[in-house]
Amino acid sequence: MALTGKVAVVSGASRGIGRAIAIRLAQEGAKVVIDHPGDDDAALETMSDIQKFGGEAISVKADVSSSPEVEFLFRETLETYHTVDILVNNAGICPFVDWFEVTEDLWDRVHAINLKGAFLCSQYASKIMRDHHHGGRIISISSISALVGGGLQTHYTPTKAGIRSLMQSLAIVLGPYGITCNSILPGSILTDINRDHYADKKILERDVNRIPLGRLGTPDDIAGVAAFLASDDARYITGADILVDGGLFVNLQ
Ligand SMILES: NC(=O)C1=CN([C@@H]2O[C@H](COP(=O)(O)OP(=O)(O)OC[C@H]3O[C@@H](n4cnc5c(N)ncnc54)[C@H](OP(=O)(O)O)[C@@H]3O)[C@@H](O)[C@H]2O)C=CC1
Ligand SMILES: C[C@H](O)[C@@H]1OC(=O)[C@H](O)[C@@H]1O
Repeated sequence: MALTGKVAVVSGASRGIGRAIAIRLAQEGAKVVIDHPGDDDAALETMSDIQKFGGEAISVKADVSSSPEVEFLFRETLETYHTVDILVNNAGICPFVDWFEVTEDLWDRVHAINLKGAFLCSQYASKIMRDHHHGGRIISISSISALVGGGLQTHYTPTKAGIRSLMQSLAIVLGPYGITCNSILPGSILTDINRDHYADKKILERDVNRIPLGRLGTPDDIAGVAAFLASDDARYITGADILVDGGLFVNLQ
């Protein structure tokens, strides 16, 4: 198994893409820390999925937008598993809201969870990786939205562009410590984040018709790419981003 003996922290791993990544990393042999902000039942489901195949995981309740809670997340990780080899910045929210209805509070909340959360987790994790002298992997779930706009996502797309940019800058700073920093840019992946949005069959059909591979993505489509970036096969990749969108981005006409 590619990740045997490694310790991975996955933020927002109670549902969706984060859950799929946590399970996949555990299948590859990593000990996984399932971060979640409050939904114990969902986090326990991720953990029991991992335990079913003999994988190792703990769950830690921590809101990534809060520095004390992120400190707690990494303290618990160190207490149980003694180090961190892999961080996946996945936690994120995307309420679909008309531009004229975007409030300052909503703008701040989305930025605090999506972008500041990635900053806090990356800084805590990279200090541990630096001090333990074993290198590491930071993998951030950005989005196709780092490259293109979204009419109902004016408060969200800047956070995804920011995460991609953060990984590029961190690749420079952390390369000398053997820590790679990369982004995954998913296209449209069916999860709870957009379930209501895609309940509208017209919107669903419009979006699927724009995807050359003919379907929305699944969380597993992203999890395999995260496992690759975490593996030794990706040792010379840093500052990069991988678009995983079924061809959506290139389909102009
Ligand atoms: N689905 C898609 O089409 C795409 C998603 N992405 C990105 O992928 C990531 C995962 O999204 P997805 O799986 O679809 O969404 P989900 O809503 O299914 O899952 C989001 C996860 O993030 C957690 N979370 C929310 N707020 C916080 C917080 N403050 N601290 C820690 N964890 C938190 C949620 O926990 P809880 O369950 O307790 O709320 C949940 O586990 C996001 O960053 C999103 O922007 C990018 C491109 C496309
Ligand atoms: C939540 C959206 O469906 C999803 O999020 C993104 O980052 C992409 O823009 C997709 O639209």
